[in-house]
Amino acid sequence: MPRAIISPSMLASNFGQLSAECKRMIKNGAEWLHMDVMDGHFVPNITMGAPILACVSKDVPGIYMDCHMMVSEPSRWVKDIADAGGALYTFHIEATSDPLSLIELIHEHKMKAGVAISPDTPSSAITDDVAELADMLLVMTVYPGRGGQKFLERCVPKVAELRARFPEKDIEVDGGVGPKTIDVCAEAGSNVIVAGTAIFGAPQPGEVIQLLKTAVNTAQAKAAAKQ
Ligand SMILES: O=C(CO)[C@H](O)[C@H](O)COP(=O)(O)O
Repeated sequence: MPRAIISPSMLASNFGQLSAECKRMIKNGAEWLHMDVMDGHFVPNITMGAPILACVSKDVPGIYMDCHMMVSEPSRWVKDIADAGGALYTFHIEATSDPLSLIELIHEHKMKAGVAISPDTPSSAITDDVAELADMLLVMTVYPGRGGQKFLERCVPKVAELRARFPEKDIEVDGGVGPKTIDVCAEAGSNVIVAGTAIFGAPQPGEVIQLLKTAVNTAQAKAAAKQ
């Protein structure tokens, strides 16, 4: 089973102190940091991109930035994000007609490649050849575009479908995930957990990070015992 990874969504952080916020999350037990890149086209919002990532990468050596590209032309930003220190480049399957070439391009730039699906996209949109070449699959549990939305439980069966097809793959959930919603995600088989509001809004973020991690480990132990 792939290991539990917690990736706090920087969308919920204080953007004015981004590097310090990343360091605070790492100190509190986060393995990855999740950077939401929005271009105002794929989603009706603009956030941050490569120039900001370059500053954070310089300030936080060894950081593993999980870049969620909510952009309409995902191939356009691969080089910039790689040069800025991105570790994982996740694009939306809805935004490309040639996911295989895009994954190859991401790998040529020495990053891991992730493939995301929005709430209305079925898991079958991630075909076997694409999933096998990709390093991670992301099931959105809110409509991409902003943080703090209500978790869409109807997206969870897609996690279970992907886990059944790909037992060893990293599967990430993102959107409205926190202490009240983690159990269904973990039991369905997700092991990479993105949470913004639930972590940054907590008085003790480290406790929430630990709770999310424990939920994944417990669900994995239960699944293993059943086999
Ligand atoms: O991708 C996103 C929005 O498009 C965010 O990562 C996501 O919504 C996380 O924030 P929260 O945990 O507050 O829902």
